[in-house]
Amino acid sequence: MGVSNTNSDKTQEEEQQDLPKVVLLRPPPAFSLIGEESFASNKFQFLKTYDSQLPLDQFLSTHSHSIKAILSSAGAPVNADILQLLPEVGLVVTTSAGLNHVDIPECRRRGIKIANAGHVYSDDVADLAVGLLIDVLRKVSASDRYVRQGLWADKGNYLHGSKLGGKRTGIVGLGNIGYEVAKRLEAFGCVVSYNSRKKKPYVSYPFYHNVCELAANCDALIICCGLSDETRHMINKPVLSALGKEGFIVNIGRGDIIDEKEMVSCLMRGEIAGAGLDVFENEPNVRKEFFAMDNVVLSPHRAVFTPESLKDLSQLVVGNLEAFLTNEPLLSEYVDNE
Ligand SMILES: O=CC(=O)O
Repeated sequence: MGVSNTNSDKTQEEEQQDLPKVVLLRPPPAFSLIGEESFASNKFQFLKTYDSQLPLDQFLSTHSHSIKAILSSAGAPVNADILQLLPEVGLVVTTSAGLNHVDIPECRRRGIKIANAGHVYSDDVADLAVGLLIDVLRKVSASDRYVRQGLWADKGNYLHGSKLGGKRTGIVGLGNIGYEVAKRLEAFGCVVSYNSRKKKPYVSYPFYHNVCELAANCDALIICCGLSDETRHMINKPVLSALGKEGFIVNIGRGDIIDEKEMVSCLMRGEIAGAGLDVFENEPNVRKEFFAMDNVVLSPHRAVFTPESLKDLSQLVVGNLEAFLTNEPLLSEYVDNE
């Protein structure tokens, strides 16, 4: 008598084979930081391109009919070439807040939804932005180096820093992260103003439509916007000149938002006072000129990485993928012109 192959007869491996596939183009940093198992689900299975010997296009073509979604991360491009190999994909989820590695117009053209890290990192990124500003103003890292090098005893106290309270701070990009930065700086007694694509009806901070005018009226600029064609090199020579020799800049957005070559020249010539940078144009390669600058604080693109937020991220990623596969609304769908 024939035995029907019911679900309960299937091995765990066979059941896994039947699950919809979510393709990974690169291991997201969060996997190694909090463990891949935090992203596991019984509703989908990961397919890892990097575990296969096959060239990427061959791997994607071989599995194209079972791949329903892509899980991406900052720096792992999801471009038209990849999307055209995956006709069944209906969702791109990225573990990052930024979406500059995703070809958004191509996703829209193909009716593919996009979900990002939503607001899970906003507090951590805002904390680091303020941390970098305090560090560069009060010379925390520079003083640390001074003490460690034994210079305190030899030469006396290190140069004094500059006071945070009362500083006129300009937020470039008043999205969720920018707003969290603004709230923190207000609490420190700073005067806050901002530039954004649009004036925000829910805040009373002065709005500058023009980033050069914002810089001219600020002691520090905090770059919090996303990277797009509009914002690439938005912080250029005229903006840096407007910020002036007493002015500081903090960047927790993306390196390419600042014209880095110009910033280096301005720092070398004393045309701006200092910088706190978590992001760079050519990561992980950082311009050597920065290494010799005591008025620059460097951080290796780590603003989002706390275990607490990554835990929240894993729930959000799994929630988005499961919602998509069960036709439920996404938890953090990216909507254009946010
Ligand atoms: O830079 C990190 C992110 O965009 O999440």
